[in-house]
Amino acid sequence: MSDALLTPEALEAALRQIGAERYHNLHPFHRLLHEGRLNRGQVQAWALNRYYYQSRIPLKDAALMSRVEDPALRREWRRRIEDHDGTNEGDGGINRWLALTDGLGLRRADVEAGRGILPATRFAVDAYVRFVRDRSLLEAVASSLTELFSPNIISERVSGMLRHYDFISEDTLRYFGHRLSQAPRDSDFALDYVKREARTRQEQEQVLEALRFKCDVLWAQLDALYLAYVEPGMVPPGGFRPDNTA
Ligand SMILES: O=C(O)c1cc(C(=O)O)c2c(n1)C(=O)C(=O)c1cc(C(=O)O)[nH]c1-2
Repeated sequence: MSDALLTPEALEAALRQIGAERYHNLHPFHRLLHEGRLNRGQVQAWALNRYYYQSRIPLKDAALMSRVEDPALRREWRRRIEDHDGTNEGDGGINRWLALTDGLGLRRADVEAGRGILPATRFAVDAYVRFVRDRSLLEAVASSLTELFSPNIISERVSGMLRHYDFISEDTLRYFGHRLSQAPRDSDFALDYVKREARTRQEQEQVLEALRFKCDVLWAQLDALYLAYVEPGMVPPGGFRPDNTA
């Protein structure tokens, strides 16, 4: 690594390159999910495990905010918590994710308790929360930058799942419609932030490393789903076992 500072444009290009090579749209489990090649039980396993990720996002955003001294940055970041928790009982992203798990026939109490989630889901997601809590604010903000790439995968997922699965409806997928406007707003802000605040080459490298780490967090969750529910079908002790594979 040279120690020459990258221009903000070169830093952005390097971030986008990481997404092009490592984002979870490339994972074989997502290919199967979006192309209609999973059965209902496998889709249930995905939605159940992914609920744990959703449920921890406000915790990691609160951990980030607890270290922010600038009211303007807190004002910006707290919207993320409102997006997930809603401002009233019954709205917000977590609730919309539960509409998906309800629609798939999972019991709400099991989903909310994380009953049957895979060990690797818990380890990967908890590692993300810890990373945001323990690393610098710059790295914490940078680790959210996977969202730069999420609108494409969400569009692909919604159209693919509606086309291929008769147990999926527009209503059960309404979580994703909201993300299509929230994610670009959030990631544009985070991208401007890291381009402005990474003032040395070392800090720029930390930003790039944070994004690689986050891609690994997402990828590891899908590896675990693939091993347990696709090939070789090795559900760990205590793991969710679909009773309907039709
Ligand atoms: O559906 C997806 O593929 C996807 C990806 C990501 C992401 O790239 O981290 C997020 C989400 N969804 C999402 O719904 C979400 O709320 C979210 C928050 C964050 C974050 O790191 O703060 N990423 C993501």
